[in-house]
Amino acid sequence: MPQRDTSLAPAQHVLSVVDLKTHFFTDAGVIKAVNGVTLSVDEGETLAIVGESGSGKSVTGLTVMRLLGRTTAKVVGGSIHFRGRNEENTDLLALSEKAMSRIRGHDIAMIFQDPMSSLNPVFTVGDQVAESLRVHKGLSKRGARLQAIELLRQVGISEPEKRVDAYPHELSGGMRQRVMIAVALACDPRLLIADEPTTALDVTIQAQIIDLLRKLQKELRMALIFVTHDLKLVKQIADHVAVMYASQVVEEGPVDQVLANPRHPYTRALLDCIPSRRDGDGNRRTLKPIPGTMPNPLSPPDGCRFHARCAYAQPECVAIEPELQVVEGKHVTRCIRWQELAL
Ligand SMILES: Nc1ncnc2c1ncn2[C@@H]1O[C@H](COP(=O)(O)OP(=O)(O)OP(=O)(O)O)[C@@H](O)[C@H]1O
Ligand code: NI
Repeated sequence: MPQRDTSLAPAQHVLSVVDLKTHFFTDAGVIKAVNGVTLSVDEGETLAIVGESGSGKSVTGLTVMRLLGRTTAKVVGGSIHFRGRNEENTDLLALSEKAMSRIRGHDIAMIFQDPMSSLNPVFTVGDQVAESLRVHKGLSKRGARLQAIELLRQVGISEPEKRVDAYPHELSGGMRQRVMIAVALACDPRLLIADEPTTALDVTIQAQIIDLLRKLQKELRMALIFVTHDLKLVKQIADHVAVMYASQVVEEGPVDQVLANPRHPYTRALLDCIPSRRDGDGNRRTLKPIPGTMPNPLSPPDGCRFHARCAYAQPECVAIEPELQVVEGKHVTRCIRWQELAL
């Protein structure tokens, strides 16, 4: 039988989100938390989603996982497609809850900022990793325990033979986050969504966890979505970056291109918030917080969402809602002045 030639086939995305709209119908009004977001991530690739608090990063991840549950949240538009190991392309929004729960934690896993909220305090960490292995791989109790020890070793936990019997509260924050990563990896996911996994940790531990995620991602060829508000981490971990502002992606592209040549004033402003950034002359740029605040999610402004905080805004920025425009290749921006601005 002829082999299918995949070498010439265009890279198919592991996850493809198109024009996603997730809105919350609250008593106070409609919060359009995610409003027209398009993203994709390929095998072995890391996409960072970066933006200030409230920009819609977590709601994007939770919508993909379908973890918003029966709250006030509703997906009112767009599509989410996931390509599993059998190469089948699945429309996640069309799946039954039962089918989705098979995908969740099996093909797609998610880790959060606070591992204590995801780990169960009354079970040992070994039990929790082993449980994931038993459910997803059908291992025996003994086999799962042995593999749990190996996984704990793989995520950098020393003396895993002892730690396997520890309870979450007996471990440090960094160790707990490693356990969460082990639980996520126990089912060998094709896509891992990490939502600010290092925010609660001190800088040294944060760097270790970033290194670990990067190493595991390369070894396992996972697709990784890394949610953060910190552009420094984006440089360290990601291939692609999507900058979100007020429920939309305002700039996206390969990390090198976007960070070296930002074409949206908001990305420039985020870069100026990084303390150690140096300009071309090797001088330290002064740290500039972004003036103003995010628009009220209940009543976002007309035109460009960023215009009220933008030093370059003109009357047309208030009047016209900008579309994403191609800068070069895969680099896109939602600024109508991107060609003329020296950012
Ligand atoms: N359950 C909810 N009900 C109503 N509004 C919500 C709910 N969850 C989130 N929102 C709103 O949706 C918007 C996007 O929130 P989201 O949590 O995605 O932001 P974020 O970018 O992840 O921010 P952070 O960096 O603080 O985690 C915010 O305006 C938030 O208030
Ligand atoms: Ni968040």
